[in-house]
Amino acid sequence: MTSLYSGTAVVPGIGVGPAVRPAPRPTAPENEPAGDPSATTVAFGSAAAEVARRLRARSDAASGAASEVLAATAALAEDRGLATFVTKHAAAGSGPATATSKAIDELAAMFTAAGGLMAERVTDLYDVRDRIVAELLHLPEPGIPVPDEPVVLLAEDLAPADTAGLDPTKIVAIATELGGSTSHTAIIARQLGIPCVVAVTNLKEVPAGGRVAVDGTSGNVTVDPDEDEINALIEQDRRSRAAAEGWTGPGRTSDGHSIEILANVQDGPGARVAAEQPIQGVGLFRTELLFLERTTEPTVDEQVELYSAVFEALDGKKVIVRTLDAGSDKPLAFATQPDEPNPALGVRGLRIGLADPGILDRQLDGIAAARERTNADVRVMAPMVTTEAEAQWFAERVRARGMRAGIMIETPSTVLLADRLFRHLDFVSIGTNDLSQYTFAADRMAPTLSNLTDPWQPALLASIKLVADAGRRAGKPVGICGEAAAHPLLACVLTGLGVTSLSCAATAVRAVGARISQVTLAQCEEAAAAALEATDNLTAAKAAKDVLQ
Ligand SMILES: C=C(OP(=O)(O)O)C(=O)O
Ligand SMILES: [Mg+2]
Repeated sequence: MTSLYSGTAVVPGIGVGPAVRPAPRPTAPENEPAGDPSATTVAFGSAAAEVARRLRARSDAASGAASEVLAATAALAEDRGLATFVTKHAAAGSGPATATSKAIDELAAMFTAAGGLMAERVTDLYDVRDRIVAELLHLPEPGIPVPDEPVVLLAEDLAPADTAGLDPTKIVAIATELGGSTSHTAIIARQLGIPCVVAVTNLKEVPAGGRVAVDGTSGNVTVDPDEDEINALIEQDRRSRAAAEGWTGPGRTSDGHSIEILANVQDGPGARVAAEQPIQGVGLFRTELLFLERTTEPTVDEQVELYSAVFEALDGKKVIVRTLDAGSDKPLAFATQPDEPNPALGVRGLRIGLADPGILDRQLDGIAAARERTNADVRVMAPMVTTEAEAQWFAERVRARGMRAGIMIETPSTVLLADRLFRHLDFVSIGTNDLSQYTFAADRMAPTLSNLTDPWQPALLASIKLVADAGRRAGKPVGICGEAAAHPLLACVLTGLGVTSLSCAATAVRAVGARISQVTLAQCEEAAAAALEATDNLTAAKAAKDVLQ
């Protein structure tokens, strides 16, 4: 019998197939019998070799960062220090699974004490432990299975290591119980172009094996779906995908109103991938993501290299660089204040530059030098600004280096001050992920509050309209670079609210551009007016859909 679950739709598209769930993590048996020490060592050796072989095969089949993560994890399984510790515990009488667990605990303590990059590998060590213990106990490999046929992945939530190397031809849709529209799962699914619904209530009731349809446009997860209804949705999805594939830009409505379609990037390789899409430039270059693993501040020369790689990839198209948004969910060891009780409301973004202007100045020097080297069209914006004086202070520093200056609108205070901020700035870009968090007093990572941080909330749309109106009065651009810009239907509403550019993950660009090209500006404005009048996020999305379909 058909049953329906619903959650927050984050990556549009439909995926149907048998449901699979990640295999649970094993635990070493409590009273594992002591074995012959040399047999224990041999059993460990062959289990570790098998785990490494599988990880290496997946690494060979993957590419880029995913391939590197998997290869590094494979190397840990065959680490000589690990084998030495296992031999020691085997000699002291532990059985193979127990010796493995104890050895990993010891190694993890050493990694933690070393700090920095070593400490960050502790999660991978535990992942290796679980895989070896499962192999020793003849249990299924933990984590996401590698299926032979296309499947729908259901999970409580997905860890970064789980998602490295996910194959979109095998995992045709994802639904999770936790997560919100800006959570890690949503971002990875969007990058991979896998239809995805998060924060699905009661998803744990859905067993593995049954046929499940995940609709990343409506947020519905249907168990044993009606075949006719699903075929109609699949056909609609096929048409949307065909339209997206055929879209070549630039961004404009069917009656010729221009709206720039830009990409969000975080490094040179990502920028090269983005540049293959029909984008008009980069609307958000998240520089802090280059330095998440650094314990010390990168030198200006290092920064010049990294920024130049992005600028060169864009080959003359505009790039909006965001200065370090360190702190809160993106701590940087060399910039973030330690032990803040409430980091989302703490010293993050521009506040770090205000406390230590040297960090900001060195970054601006690096951006300016990379711009000079590559002759790119570079503009610079600051994250987490709250006052007019801060905006002015930042703009002066950017302009002193010959570049155009803007800020992100991520706090309610900047919405209220939008007209005055344009006195000092050349542009603004609305970060809907944080603007939702701060407008609704709701943690953007909290799955239980994802209805409040849903960008369809009318109060968020009203804030966007206030800023877009201020931009129109000042004759200056207002972009959106939060996850809201990646949703094709919402993108039409944002166009109707009067923003001038939309910047999203490169994989979402075509679907957004194609959807906007199918509607007139008047339809976008009507949909925006209907959504603004709605009483909550769900009715806003429905009202817009009724106008636009
Ligand atoms: C784009 C944004 O910035 P980030 O997601 O990096 O905080 C945002 O807040 O919307
Ligand atoms: Mg933000």
